[in-house]
Amino acid sequence: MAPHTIRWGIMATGGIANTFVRDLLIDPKTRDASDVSHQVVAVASSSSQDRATKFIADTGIPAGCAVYGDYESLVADKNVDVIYVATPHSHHYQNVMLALQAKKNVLCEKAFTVNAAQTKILCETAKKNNCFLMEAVWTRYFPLSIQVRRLIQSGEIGEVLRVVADTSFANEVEKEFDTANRMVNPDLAGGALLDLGIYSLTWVFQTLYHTLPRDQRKAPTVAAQMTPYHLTGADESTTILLSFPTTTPSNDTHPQHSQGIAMTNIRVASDPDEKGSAGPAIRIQGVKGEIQVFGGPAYRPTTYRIVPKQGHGAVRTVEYEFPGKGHGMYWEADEVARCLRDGKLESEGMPWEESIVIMEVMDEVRRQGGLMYPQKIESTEFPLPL
Ligand SMILES: NC(=O)C1=CN([C@@H]2O[C@H](COP(=O)(O)OP(=O)(O)OC[C@H]3O[C@@H](n4cnc5c(N)ncnc54)[C@H](OP(=O)(O)O)[C@@H]3O)[C@@H](O)[C@H]2O)C=CC1
Ligand SMILES: O=C1OC[C@@H](O)[C@H](O)[C@H]1O
Repeated sequence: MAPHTIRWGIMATGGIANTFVRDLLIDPKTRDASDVSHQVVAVASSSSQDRATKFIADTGIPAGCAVYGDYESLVADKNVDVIYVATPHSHHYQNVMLALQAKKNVLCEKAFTVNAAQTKILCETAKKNNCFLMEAVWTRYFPLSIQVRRLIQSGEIGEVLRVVADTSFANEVEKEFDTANRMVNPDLAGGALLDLGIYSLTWVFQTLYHTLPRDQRKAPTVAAQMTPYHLTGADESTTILLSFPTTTPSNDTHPQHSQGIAMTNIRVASDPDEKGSAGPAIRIQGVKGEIQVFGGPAYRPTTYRIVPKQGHGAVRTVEYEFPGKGHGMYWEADEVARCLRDGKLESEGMPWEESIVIMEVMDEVRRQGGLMYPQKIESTEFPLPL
């Protein structure tokens, strides 16, 4: 049977848009996907049409791709099935609304929005307009992540009571990021939490929350500390303690909560020598042993290791590759194609409800840490020029 082909429109021409498009152009057969395929049919840059033209040439998009110098023209293009939004966090709400109002399906980069109120409105708008919408948390669609979730669900390490996840880099912050850089610029919703902490939260949520049946998933309580970057006030370091109610019956002696510790920092690294010498960035700890995740930062893991409790078997290590020399973003793209083929508005792997709960956690972390972004990017007003 012919694969279901979807036609992508790319909104923005920055770093991750480039990486994503290169992955889209890799033959899906290299990753044993024969049911879906991808075409890039339009690219838009808000800076200039020339920039979009250059992006098309740089990424090797085949001839025939439409080129736009503004996002409005992209969302009006009738050839586009789905728009990939790759702008800074600050702009996601306005950009996704623009696309949804034009009745376009959307895959939007993480963090979904600046706050939970914005995410809720986007999901309501998608539903009302019968559009597919998904937060591009690509790590969830890695075969490694899917397998780790299956292992937890099958009881491989017993009841999971604690997950520790870190996504941190030892940047020379003052030297590497000027104050306008999106990593530290509050006007672009910069800071460690929204940019990198989301991956630590992803690991905590996909192991302690997503592995439960939907009707048993309960939002955690949150305690957090943030350290502001002295030049901009965006967070350079955030540590979050999450406590999830467990499903253990109340007459049982088992603990009633599982705990997640989600960390992020842009001055110290999870993996300083980039060889894994410091140990796993993610530890998923169950009563019968633990699963450790290594290799690449938490967002692009390559290896998991099962360490059973003493006397319960040998340590097992499983390594993964990136077929077709890709970055690993094609797996989420394939999920989008399958959802569109099947008429779904949201993906099971990253449901709207879970994106909202995670945004609510980040709102609470920022409330406790005292981090507010400028009013215009926290706003739910649309349209609002930024
Ligand atoms: N999944 C992943 O692995 C990664 C995800 N990301 C996420 O992707 C998004 C973009 O990050 P990244 O590509 O690194 O960022 P870049 O700064 O490289 O690119 C952002 C692009 O957004 C567009 N843009 C529109 N308005 C603005 C504005 N006011 N200021 C700056 N850029 C603007 C520009 O494109 P144009 O001029 O063409 O309109 C710009 O090139 C973020 O949400 C980030 O969290 C980032 C890195 C990795
Ligand atoms: O999502 C991301 O992954 C890679 C990081 O370098 C980047 O800052 C972040 O946005």
